[in-house]
Amino acid sequence: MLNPSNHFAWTPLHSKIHQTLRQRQLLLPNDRILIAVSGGQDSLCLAKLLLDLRRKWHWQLAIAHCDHGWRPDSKANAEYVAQLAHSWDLPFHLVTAENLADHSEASARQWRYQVLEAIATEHNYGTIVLGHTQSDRAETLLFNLMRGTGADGLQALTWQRQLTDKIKLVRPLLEVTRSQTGEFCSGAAIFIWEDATNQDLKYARNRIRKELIPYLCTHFNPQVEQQIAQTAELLRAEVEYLEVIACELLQQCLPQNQQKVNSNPEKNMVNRRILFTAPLAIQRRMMRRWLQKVLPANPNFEQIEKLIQLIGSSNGSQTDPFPGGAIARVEGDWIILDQSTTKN
Ligand SMILES: Nc1ncnc2c1ncn2[C@@H]1O[C@H](COP(=O)(O)OP(=O)(O)OP(=O)(O)O)[C@@H](O)[C@H]1O
Repeated sequence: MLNPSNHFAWTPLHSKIHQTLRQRQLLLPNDRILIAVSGGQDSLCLAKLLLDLRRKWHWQLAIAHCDHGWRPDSKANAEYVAQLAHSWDLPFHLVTAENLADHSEASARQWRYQVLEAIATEHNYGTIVLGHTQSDRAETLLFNLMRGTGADGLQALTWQRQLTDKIKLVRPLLEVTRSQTGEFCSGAAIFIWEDATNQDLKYARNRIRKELIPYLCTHFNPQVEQQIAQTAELLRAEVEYLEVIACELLQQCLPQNQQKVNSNPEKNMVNRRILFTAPLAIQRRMMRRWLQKVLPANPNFEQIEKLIQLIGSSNGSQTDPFPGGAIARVEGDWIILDQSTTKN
């Protein structure tokens, strides 16, 4: 079942990943890297590729597995990953969920990220790598598109992002398809732990993977996964650019960066005069950033739109309360969120 050998045949996928890592500067030589391994083909492929490339990059690698405890075979799954880590002579970290109340994919993911962050913090790994592929990226874009989203949701899975000041999340396989990871594992004689829930059509994501994408491939474009992933990649660069502009605009609008502030400068306030001429896309992003700083939860579309309305409203106009009770109002050039009812 296991492949005890550390000897390997260099494949085109090794070259591709080596190049991707270098060109995109996803990982650096000597990095301490925690590989999140579910036991499925994508993360196993990723782990083996990094293991094989380690000699060139001098990384310190470790494997983490999160056992949600949902499936009857979850303990055996965790033991398999542990055995594999052992056979590859890599440190292994296992966390088993006590009792995950909510069996949704979203809460499982949230729990996993918390667990991975905790392991990385405790053991000083600066990077966590995940096995998301081009296929996941296409599925995520479609999933988010159907739920309703902006360009941010459609960029679907970024190559890297900071999880904390000291830990970054990296996805090196975003240009690799699921069939490539499957072929790689079979070529390297790595047993894949099949997750039965991946077959369950009650999950929207599985329906996208098993029904929608094959349909689109047959009836529209056999390369549909690649094309959709490319769209995500284009949007990623655009989102990155717009976010930089929005961030700069927010800085300009804050009272500490204004020459004349008559009102109390400690208030949560932005100067709406500066916003008048900004494009709507930038206004929205700027307002979202501002709300993220002052509201207890991530703002939604309607909440952002309420603030956008105030940019051109008459003096004294106000919104109804935001979560946490804050109310935004217009006072001359300023839009003010009452500080007493928002988070610090
Ligand atoms: N239980 C888990 N423990 C550790 N890491 C996980 C676990 N589940 C998922 N991951 C990480 O998150 C990535 C994406 O997970 P997702 O559930 O979308 O795909 P997956 O079908 O589990 O992928 P894989 O083919 O690697 O199993 C995985 O490739 C892996 O790096």
